[in-house]
Amino acid sequence: MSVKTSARGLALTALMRVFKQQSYSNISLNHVLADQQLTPADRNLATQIFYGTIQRKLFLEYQLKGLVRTKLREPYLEPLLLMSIYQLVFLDKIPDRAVLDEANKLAKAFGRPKSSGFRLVNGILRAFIRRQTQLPKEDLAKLSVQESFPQWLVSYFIKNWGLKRTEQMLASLNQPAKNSTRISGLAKFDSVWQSLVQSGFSPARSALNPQAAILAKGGISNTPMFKEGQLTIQDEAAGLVVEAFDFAGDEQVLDACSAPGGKTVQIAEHLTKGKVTALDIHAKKLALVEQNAKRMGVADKVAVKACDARQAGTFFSDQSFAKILVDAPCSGLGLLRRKPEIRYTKQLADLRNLQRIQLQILDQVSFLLKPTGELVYSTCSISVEENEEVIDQFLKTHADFELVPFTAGNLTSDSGMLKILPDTYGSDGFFIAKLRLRG
Ligand SMILES: C[S@@+](CC[C@H](N)C(=O)[O-])C[C@H]1O[C@@H](n2cnc3c(N)ncnc32)[C@H](O)[C@@H]1O
Repeated sequence: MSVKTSARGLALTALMRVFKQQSYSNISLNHVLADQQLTPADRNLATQIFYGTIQRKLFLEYQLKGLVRTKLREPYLEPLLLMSIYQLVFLDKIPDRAVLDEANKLAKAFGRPKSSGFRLVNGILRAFIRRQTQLPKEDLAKLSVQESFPQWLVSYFIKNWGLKRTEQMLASLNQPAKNSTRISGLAKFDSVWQSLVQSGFSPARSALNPQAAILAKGGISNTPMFKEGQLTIQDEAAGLVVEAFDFAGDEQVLDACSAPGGKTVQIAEHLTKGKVTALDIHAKKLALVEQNAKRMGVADKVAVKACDARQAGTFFSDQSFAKILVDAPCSGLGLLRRKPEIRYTKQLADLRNLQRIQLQILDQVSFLLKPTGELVYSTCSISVEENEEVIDQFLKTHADFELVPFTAGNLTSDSGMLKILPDTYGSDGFFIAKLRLRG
């Protein structure tokens, strides 16, 4: 194995893609690890260093302050320094000596010919070990650096949930995400559970979702159980959205923002004679919905259509559907544990811009619902702008709709709106609202 294809070499390559090319973290890591012959331990190490460095990026950059006195010209230098400081501070089992040696080898392998970058890396890391970690003095800046969340987001959390809950949420969001799966409603739950036990996944029950199995390790997508559609990868909170509907089984359902189809297949599992029409603005992504439907054995109940949901009225007549799901495009602020880079890319203004799109989608699909039909609105965001405010504004201009109480999995909402914060159950953060068109 060469230095570049070692666990740390692959983590560095993936980090360079995220930091310099702004690629998505999960896509970059999957791309870099694909076809590599790593042991499970090395794969875990590469994953841990990669996600940990992105998660703690603000903290790690702050540690470099005062230690770097020259421009870091070669593209590998900054990511290598950040991931090395990550290991020095957060991975207790790796001795400092090993981190320095590995950084030295990586600098030589990734540096230009005759580059002296390895000396620079060595000097900076040794200076960091002598000085140790530092934090700003002022409270807001300190919390922001300590938990590695931009100041606007820390202030936003404090404004909405107070300082104590914010501290709790930020710390929780820096923990690794769970390996959550949902057992298909068409499979025999107990027998899938037994297979999981026998294959060493040590499944655990979820506190909020009875269909979920939380696995002790990754790699489920390589198993026959997954390939045969007995279960799928889905967060335990995400798996509650579809359960907010009361299905008859023979109805026409619209999934207005469907790709990659996690909720489309779940809807289809509830249908007997009914069908679900899955829209997405990105035609390419609909192939994923079709693949998902095929794998989960529900392709005969799913029809896909590339379409901007804001123009759905040009393709479907009014009152075509008994149920409509709007799992809206959103900031993803509930996914900060699973997609750590979101915290650095989103801005406060995005929340208002997204609100406008979310309201336009709701407004346009509302004409397609039959009287007494159900409309479920959900996002994987916890912001007020994309959730409660959207529902309030929609109801102000659509007096024929009302919020209705619902039960989804082990949770009940009397108000018709449910927000799951990410530290309550250690799940993704989610918002679900259930509306009914009066008869
Ligand atoms: C939150 S994701 C949906 C996740 C999906 N429901 C699932 O559970 O797998 C939002 C989706 O909405 C799509 N989208 C964004 N704007 C849209 C629009 N105007 N009309 C339809 N789809 C849209 C995005 O391409 C994205 O696939």
